[in-house]
Amino acid sequence: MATRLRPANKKCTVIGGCGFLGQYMVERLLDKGYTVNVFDIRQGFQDERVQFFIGDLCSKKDLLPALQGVNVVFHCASPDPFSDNKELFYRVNYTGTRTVIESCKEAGVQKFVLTSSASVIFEGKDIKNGSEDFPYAKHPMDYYTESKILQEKEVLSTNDPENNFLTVAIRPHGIFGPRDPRLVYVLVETAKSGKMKCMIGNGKNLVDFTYVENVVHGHILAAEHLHKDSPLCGKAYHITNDEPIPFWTFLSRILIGLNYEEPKYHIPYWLAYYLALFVSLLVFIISPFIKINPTFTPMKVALAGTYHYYSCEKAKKDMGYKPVVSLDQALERTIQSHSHLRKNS
Ligand SMILES: NC(=O)C1=CN([C@@H]2O[C@H](COP(=O)(O)OP(=O)(O)OC[C@H]3O[C@@H](n4cnc5c(N)ncnc54)[C@H](OP(=O)(O)O)[C@@H]3O)[C@@H](O)[C@H]2O)C=CC1
Ligand SMILES: CC(C)=CCC[C@@H](C)[C@H]1CC[C@H]2C3=C(CC[C@]12C)[C@@]1(C)CCC(=O)C[C@@H]1CC3
Repeated sequence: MATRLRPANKKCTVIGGCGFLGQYMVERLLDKGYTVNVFDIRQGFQDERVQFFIGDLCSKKDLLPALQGVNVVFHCASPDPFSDNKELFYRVNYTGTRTVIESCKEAGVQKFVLTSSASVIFEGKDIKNGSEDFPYAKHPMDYYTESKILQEKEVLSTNDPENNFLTVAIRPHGIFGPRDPRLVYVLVETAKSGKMKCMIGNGKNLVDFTYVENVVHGHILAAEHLHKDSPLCGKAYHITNDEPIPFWTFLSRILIGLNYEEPKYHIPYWLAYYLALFVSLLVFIISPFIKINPTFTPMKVALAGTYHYYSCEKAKKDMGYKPVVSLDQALERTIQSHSHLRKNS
């Protein structure tokens, strides 16, 4: 049997390659002829074409074997954004990412693509067509966002063309698609428990939801356009579906597609927000005695009730980005793939 030759500059490692986004990255990279290593804390799938390295990204000793002979690293590992564990976010997203960068430099990796988040510029106020020039949130709304800001700054500031180490950050927003372990499940659970009756605000607030394959496309384009003289070096790029949609319309389309009722009533944004603040205060007061991770947080209320959509013009201009799957197609595929969650009528 003839073996296909894989050029050395197409050898990459996907850190967090067993996660939702990570596994899609791996599949597309393999399709494109890359040799792929996966580094993750757990092995989430099998594929004989992939070499798996299981370890903690906070450990250089664990990381180094996964980076040998590798040209590009995609770093898309993070703790669950809703874990509310400050220590864990700082250890993995901030100091852990520093360890990843040091290990990459030591192993001679040349390109580093970080999965950041558009939320790094979100602090609960409306963002309409936000560009990459917007400043980082001065008052991030949760520890996850705080750690993603520190992480992105760290990655972009280590861009060092003189020493052949180039970095870029991709900022997606609201990633969704088949195999997503979070969004559709949370939605269906909320609907099942009878709590999906009210919209927060007037239901008109536009947001970005980004189909996972478009996010992957943005990452790979970034890696392929990242070279010494390119404008991408040390920069961040928003990657979205480029089709902002009212938050509650998006959720309703999934709910209706799975035969659940869409929310019909409205509660004022300010009421929901102050209620969530009050809950957070109570949780804080009792935290020395009981640890509770509330589902109703100011961040979630803000995500559901404000405008927050982002311009991806810079990605179009600098790397020729264009979504490969439209929002309609993406919703259809997502609903179809979650048909096991359908409510029997
Ligand atoms: N989902 C979204 O809507 C958005 C996500 N992002 C970013 O995209 C990236 C990918 O997100 P997503 O695919 O949804 O997340 P997932 O939780 O599905 O994937 C992350 C992966 O990283 C692994 N991981 C966590 N900690 C470590 C560690 N210390 N060492 C090695 N591996 C670790 C996780 O393992 P385990 O599951 O066991 O913890 C998991 O396999 C993240 O950086 C996230 O911040 C940005 C914007 C929006
Ligand atoms: C009201 C209700 C039950 C909504 C369910 C959907 C939510 C679970 C998602 C809607 C917007 C999503 C989102 C994220 C996680 C899942 C949602 C809250 C992130 C916080 C994930 C990590 C990021 O970097 C930013 C994302 C913003 C949007």
